[in-house]
Parts: sequence; structure tokens; C-alpha cells
Amino acid sequence: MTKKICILGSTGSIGVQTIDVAKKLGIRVVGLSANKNVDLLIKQARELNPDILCIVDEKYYAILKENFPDKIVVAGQKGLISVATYPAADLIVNALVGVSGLVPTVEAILAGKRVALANKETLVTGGKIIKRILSQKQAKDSLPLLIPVDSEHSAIFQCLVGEDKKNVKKIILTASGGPFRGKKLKDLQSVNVEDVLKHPTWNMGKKITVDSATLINKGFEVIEAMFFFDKRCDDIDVVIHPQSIVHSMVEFVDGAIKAQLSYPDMRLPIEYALTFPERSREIVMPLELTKIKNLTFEEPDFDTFFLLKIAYECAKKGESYPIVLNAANEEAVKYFLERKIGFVDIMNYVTKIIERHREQKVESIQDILEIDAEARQKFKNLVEGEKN
Ligand SMILES: NC(=O)C1=CN([C@@H]2O[C@H](COP(=O)(O)OP(=O)(O)OC[C@H]3O[C@@H](n4cnc5c(N)ncnc54)[C@H](OP(=O)(O)O)[C@@H]3O)[C@@H](O)[C@H]2O)C=CC1
Ligand SMILES: CC(=O)[C@@H](O)[C@H](O)COP(=O)(O)O
Ligand SMILES: [Mn+2]
Repeated sequence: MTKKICILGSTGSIGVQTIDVAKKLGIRVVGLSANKNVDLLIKQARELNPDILCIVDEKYYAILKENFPDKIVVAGQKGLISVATYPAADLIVNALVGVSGLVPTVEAILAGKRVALANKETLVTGGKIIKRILSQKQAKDSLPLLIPVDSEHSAIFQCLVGEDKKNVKKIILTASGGPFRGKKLKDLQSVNVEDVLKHPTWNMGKKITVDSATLINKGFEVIEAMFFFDKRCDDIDVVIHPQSIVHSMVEFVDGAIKAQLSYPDMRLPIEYALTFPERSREIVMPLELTKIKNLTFEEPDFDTFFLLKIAYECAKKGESYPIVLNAANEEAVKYFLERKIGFVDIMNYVTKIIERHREQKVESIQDILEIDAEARQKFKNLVEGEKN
């Protein structure tokens, strides 16, 4: 079992829950990182006594070092990589948000670390390259180097234990449907930030909560599943399951379907990733089946939540398309949370950027970062241009 971990993004929703799980399991946290939230990072470090601390925003370096003069204190992108590759760690939990998670995942794998991956944007943008790197890198214990934390992918990963990959016919990803399930585009014109951040079943960071509301989160998860489980997007279905109890399913060639069920609580997939291939005896929250009256499933509304359709198209086209989709969406969500554009604008602007995009081949991480930067600039030009 994992004994020592570093947590990238320890001050976020997944980061904080990972600390909870690590404490419960008696796992030592040797490294922590935050972007700007130096107060919470200091509090976490006082409690956990890690060896290495990183604050990405360099203006907080001095205050962090002042509080921990005897620790390794680092800052910036280079500092983040030092935590991702910290020699004493057995496993790196990547709980960063956005494409900022890509390079740390790559560097951790190259350094021979196992990565518990919550940061889905790593595979959305870098799936092809990560797959190539993984094929050249083998763990000493021959277990996978990349373990999913995203609840759906953890569910699928658990369903696949002991199964032969060639017997998998289809992956069925469940989606809550978000706060606007059942609504039509005309109902969404006037929704505000507060409405969007009211997720019906999960309590998560702001960016992924907005993504759940547009359903692009599920589109990203289709791409994430393609790389985690070596499937084409045509073999990955999405089904709306408003209760968020069935976290995803695998259909086999004989027609059998396996599923993983639990309450919507990320501490279970985090715990599984930290203990894999074992299971902890610490129960996160036992599921009381007789109290759950209904488990329902319905088709997604691709017309209203059309970014899900666009995401499937980008998944199929591959190469630069998923990178541009992610970059445009990250910018759109930022603008939305700053109240500069509306909710439906997120969907319309991202669609426009994708419609105008022409494929670029992706051969390296550098290519990804350049395509990402270019797409963000195009997004800004589009929005600012329309405003003026
Ligand atoms: N939350 C959830 O339940 C789930 C999340 N995920 C995925 O997990 C990842 C993390 O999500 P979540 O925990 O909700 O996100 P949060 O926004 O809550 O946390 C993000 C963390 O990353 C840090 N961070 C933000 N931007 C940067 C940057 N540019 N460079 C370095 N560090 C940065 C933040 O630091 P600071 O606090 O200082 O800003 C924070 O520690 C996402 O990819 C999400 O899609 C997947 C399934 C469920
Ligand atoms: C908890 C988790 O894994 C999220 O990705 C979740 O799936 C979001 O909910 P939606 O199903 O609404 O996208
Ligand atoms: Mn998920």
C-alpha cells in the first residue's frame, strides 16, 4: 500500500478530501502545493508536517518560507514539478484544476511515480502523448502507473478488475444532468452564477461545477475514458442518472453489465486510488439500499446541452480538437465566473471556437501548450471583439 504521498492542489476540493482520507488511512503526506491560497497551505503544513511545500504564485513565497524556514519551500512551475517528482513520495495525487495539471502528470510519470489522477484535463489535452509515455514506462510492481480518481473512471476501473479487456463491449458513463436537467435553452438564458453553482448531488470546485451544468464535464469524461480504458468514443455512452449513486458501468460482450454504487462522496474513489490494489476497511459511508427508492436512467438532451455533442465530435477528430475545446472552455468558465458573459454564452463561444478551428497535429507536450495558448488568445479576441 502507498505509504507516502504528495498532493498537488492540496487546497482545493479534491486536495482537502485527500488529506482527510490520508489521515484516516495513516498515509504520510510528504508534499503539498497550492496556487495562491497560502493561508490554507500554511494551516495544512502545520498539521501534516510535510517535507516540501510549493506555492505556485511566487508573490507568496516569502511568507511561506518565513513560516517554514527549515522545510523545502519552492514556488512557480519549477517548484510544482519538484513536488510532482519528490523522491520520497510513492504516489502523487494530481488534484490540480485545468491544463495546469498536464506537465506535472508527465513529469511525475517520467520520474517513475504512480499518479492518482483527479485532473481530467491531463488526459483531455495530453491523452495521446501520456499513452505513449506510459507505454515506455513500467512500474516495478507491474501495476498501472495512472490510477483514476474521477468517480466515473474509478467505478469503471473497479468494474474491470479481473476482467479481460477484449471482453469489454461498451462503457456507460453516468451523469447527474446538473442543476438544469429537464430545462430547455430558453430557460437557461437568464441563469446566474449562483444558480449554476448549485450542483444537485456533488460538492466540488467551481470550475468543474460549471462544467457539470453545461454537461461538457461528461464530454471531457468521454475523452478521459478513451485513454484510461483504450476505447473509441463510439463505444462510450452517456446516460443521465440524477441520483448519482451508480457511478458508471461496463457492458461486456455477453450482455452482462457491471456497476459500482455508493453515495456521491469523492472520499471513496480517493481512498481506492490510495489503497489500490488493496481495499481499505475504512468504510466511507455504507449505502443503505432499502432507503434508496429510485435509481433512474434517461437519455441526455444533446440539443439543449450541445457541448456534449461537440465534445464527442472533438473526441472523434482527436489531435488538436480536444485541446482547443478544453482551452476555450477554461476561458469561458473564467469569464462566466467573473460575470463577464452569460451561461449560454459559454456554450456558444466554445462552439464558435471549435467551428473555426482547423486540425493541427500533436506530437509533443510543447505542441499542446502552444495550441492551448493560441486557442485562449482566439477566445479572448472573439469575446472582446463582439463586446466592442
Ligand atoms: N471536486 C471534485 O469533486 C472532483 C474534481 N475532479 C477533477 O479534479 C480536479 C480538481 O478539482 P477541484 O478539487 O474541484 O478544483 P479546485 O478548484 O477546488 O482546486 C484546485 C486546486 O488546484 C490549485 N490550482 C488552481 N490553479 C492552479 C494553477 N494554475 N497552477 C497550480 N495550481 C493551481 C488550487 O490552488 P488554490 O486553492 O491556491 O487556488 C487548488 O489547490 C479537476 O480537474 C476536476 O475536474 C474530478 C472529479 C470530482
Ligand atoms: C464527482 C465527479 O466525478 C464529477 O465529475 C461528477 O461526475 C460531476 O457531476 P456530473 O455527473 O453532473 O457531471
Ligand atoms: Mn466525474
